[in-house]
Amino acid sequence: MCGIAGVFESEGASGLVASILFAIQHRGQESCGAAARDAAGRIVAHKGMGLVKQVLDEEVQARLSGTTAIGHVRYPTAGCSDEVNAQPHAIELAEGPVMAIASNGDLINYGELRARLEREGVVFKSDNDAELIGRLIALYHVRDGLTIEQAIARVQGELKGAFSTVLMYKDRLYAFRDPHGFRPFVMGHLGPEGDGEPASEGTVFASECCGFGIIGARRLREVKPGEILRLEKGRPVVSVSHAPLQPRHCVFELIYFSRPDSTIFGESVYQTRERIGACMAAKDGTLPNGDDLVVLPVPDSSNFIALGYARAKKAEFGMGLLRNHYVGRTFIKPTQASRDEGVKQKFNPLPDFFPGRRVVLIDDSIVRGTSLRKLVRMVRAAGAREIHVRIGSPKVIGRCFYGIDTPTREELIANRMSETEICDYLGADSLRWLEVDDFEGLLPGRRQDFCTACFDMDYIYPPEGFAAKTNAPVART
Ligand SMILES: O=P(O)(O)OC[C@H]1O[C@H](OP(=O)(O)OP(=O)(O)O)[C@H](O)[C@@H]1O
Ligand SMILES: NC(=O)CC[C@H](N)C(=O)O
Ligand code: SF4
Ligand SMILES: [Mg+2]
Repeated sequence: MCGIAGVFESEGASGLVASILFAIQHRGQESCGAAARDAAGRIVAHKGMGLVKQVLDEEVQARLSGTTAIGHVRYPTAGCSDEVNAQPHAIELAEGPVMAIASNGDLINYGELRARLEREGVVFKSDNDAELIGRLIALYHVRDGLTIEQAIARVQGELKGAFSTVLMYKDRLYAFRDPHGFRPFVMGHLGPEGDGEPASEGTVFASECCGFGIIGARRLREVKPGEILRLEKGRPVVSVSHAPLQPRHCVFELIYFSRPDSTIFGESVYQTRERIGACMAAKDGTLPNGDDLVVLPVPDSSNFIALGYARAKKAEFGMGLLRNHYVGRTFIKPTQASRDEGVKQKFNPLPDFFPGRRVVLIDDSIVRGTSLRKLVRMVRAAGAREIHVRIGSPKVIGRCFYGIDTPTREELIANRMSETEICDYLGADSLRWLEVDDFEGLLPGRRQDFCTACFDMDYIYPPEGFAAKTNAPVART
């Protein structure tokens, strides 16, 4: 996950960046930060562990003065969860602190590139991949005399993996994206509508366009896969280059990670989820409808999938589980004990809602099975007569190497148990997943543009030593 933001030449840029980051806080809750360019041309960064409201408070926003800023909310995938690895990274060149970078994604060839740079004498402050991208660009600029945009283009061709990136360099802002467009990335504008590419002034960037409404900006378009955009005062936004490869947009962003009010990869997130629900309902023709049937989401990430299911099935939609919003994502927590505790604290059943009812309990995914095992028990204890679990994604069988911190193959429940065993483990009466083939119908004419590797092991960039398409079962524990 992770979320990025950028604002070019607008009063109170760091405050605007903080507002965008607040709207995309769901993409990263461990640390966050912002960097802004002050009147003397120095780029100053501030980052810390915790949420946007705590780390980027008004005092920090006042200190990060200037009209151009970038920011980041982080779930770690490269480098541990500490302040040093938090983003953005300020990078000093001979002229001083004139560069800062923030990126969403993950690189397959981080280790190889880092070793190469270290051999050339480059010193790293963190173990984070965004710092590597920045230092590579700086090296090609300083050592090889490339312009910043030439350096970005070279780096764009050398990195393998996912990166949606904002880079401040002196009085300019650059936005660039990996050629496959794994992670979402949009451009918007604050100010009156015009034709074509807008003036650079007032241009804003975010991982998801749900970050624009909060600052009164309108969505213009995506940063295209493989594109480099340059923003310079007094000039329109320039698309410096555009070298796309076959798109590999992360389908899990549509299913789970992104906010329903965002449009990403040209698809409305909530409408896609409703279509997934309808697709699941169509497969459930033999599950009899009736007054005692209620369709229940595991809130909030499954709300629209359940809504789509209930509508298609013409069944009642019910919010029978309440969620405590102060407990964050649980599957990403580091230990099983903390994941168990998180799920316990997070949900509570509505009183007098379940007795005697047949429940279709919908979740977006099963990773280890922690959430649903607890929830099925909770719903059963609350009086449900039957519980039919439906999952709005195919079985998760592989790790993600492109910016989502999914566990190893051995930890994934779909690799450890058969369908019947998982159903028994959850304590459900029946269990069904979406299937990989369903993506054809859900993304008409665009199936090939999406990465589905964690569901089908079709990795475009597998890490070294990893056999792509290997579907061999892992050893049962
Ligand atoms: O099978 P598991 O290992 O439990 O993982 C799957 C769960 O993880 C996610 O929820 P999570 O609670 O992490 O976050 P959410 O609140 O965004 O749904 C997802 O929505 C599933 O509910
Ligand atoms: N999930 C992400 O996009 C994380 C970004 C980056 N790899 C980091 O660890 O900071
Ligand atoms: S492997 Fe899964 S989570 Fe990772 S980019 Fe592909 S679809 Fe998304
Ligand atoms: Mg969940």
